[in-house]
Amino acid sequence: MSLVGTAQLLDQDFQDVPVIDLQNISSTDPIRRRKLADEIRDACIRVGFFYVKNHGIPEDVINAVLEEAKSFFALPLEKKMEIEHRKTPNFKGYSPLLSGNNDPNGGGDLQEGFEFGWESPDQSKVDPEDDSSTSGVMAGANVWPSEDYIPGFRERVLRYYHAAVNLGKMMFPLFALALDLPEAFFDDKTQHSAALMKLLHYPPQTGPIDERVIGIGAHTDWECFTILWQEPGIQALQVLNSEKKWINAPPIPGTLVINLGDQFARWTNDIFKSTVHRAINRSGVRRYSIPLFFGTDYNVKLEPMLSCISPERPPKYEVITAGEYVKGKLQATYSH
Ligand SMILES: O=C(O)CCC(=O)C(=O)O
Ligand SMILES: [Fe+2]
Repeated sequence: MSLVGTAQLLDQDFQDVPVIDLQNISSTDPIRRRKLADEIRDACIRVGFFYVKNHGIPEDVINAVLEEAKSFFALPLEKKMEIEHRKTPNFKGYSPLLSGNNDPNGGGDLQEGFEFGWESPDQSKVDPEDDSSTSGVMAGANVWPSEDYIPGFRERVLRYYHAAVNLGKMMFPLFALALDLPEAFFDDKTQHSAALMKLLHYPPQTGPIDERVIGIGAHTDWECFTILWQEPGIQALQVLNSEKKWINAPPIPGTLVINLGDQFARWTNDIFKSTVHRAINRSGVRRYSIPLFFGTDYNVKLEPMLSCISPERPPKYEVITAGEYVKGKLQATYSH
């Protein structure tokens, strides 16, 4: 069935977030791949969010990045402020509590973060002539806290990063298949994409809560999709369904969350959903989470695919480049 037809059939409210088993993610059997892509397609059209199990990122790699996140955020504020994102090109580095505001109606996000983008696993192999990691609208190298403050941080954080980037690279062909496109469709559009990762820390919020100041206010993500690790045992993430009801997306042991962002929504004329979500930490203890945002190269135009347009479903968005889109959103988030 056509994508537009499937989208009409599946246009119903969701009450929970589905779990998808990725054990066949590396399979070359076309039947297995199609089956997996069909599950992904269903989740992308109905919910825009799904959990993945058997994602292949080793538990010790996850435990190590969590430890580093805890140590980093426990540093004295002035040490973290040495790499404040406002001092760096393009928002890399540390963002203190309330410095961002994802919901334009909100009063600031009650989270602190550390953000960085693509960096080769082996710096000795980086070709100085190749400016791919620093080219494009969002140019700017990463900044890291001093090794004196937090030895081993960069290495252990990058170990998780590269494992998760690898998973993201394996997801793109499946998303293409889910859209009835050749599996290589995104290859030439994701040559130099930033793959931005954030370590996030949400202090607990207790007592009466001002709904305008929560962990992260209601928002959609801006890229193609996000791979999100959330700390086990702490409910905070909520996803908005079309009845405007907040559906909890609690951490499920052994899984990651994958959610779609605005670039996919624009490309698919909203057939793939970029679903509104937020996080509130009412647990009474600190909460950590780690999103990694996968976009296309910034010069790629976000044009609706022909299979996602029909006379009843005309294009919903003006065509702009991925870079223009993301940059505009970043400025709005940090200019509150
Ligand atoms: O911390 C979370 O669970 C969600 C984070 C998030 O939505 C984001 O950073 O875009
Ligand atoms: Fe988000």
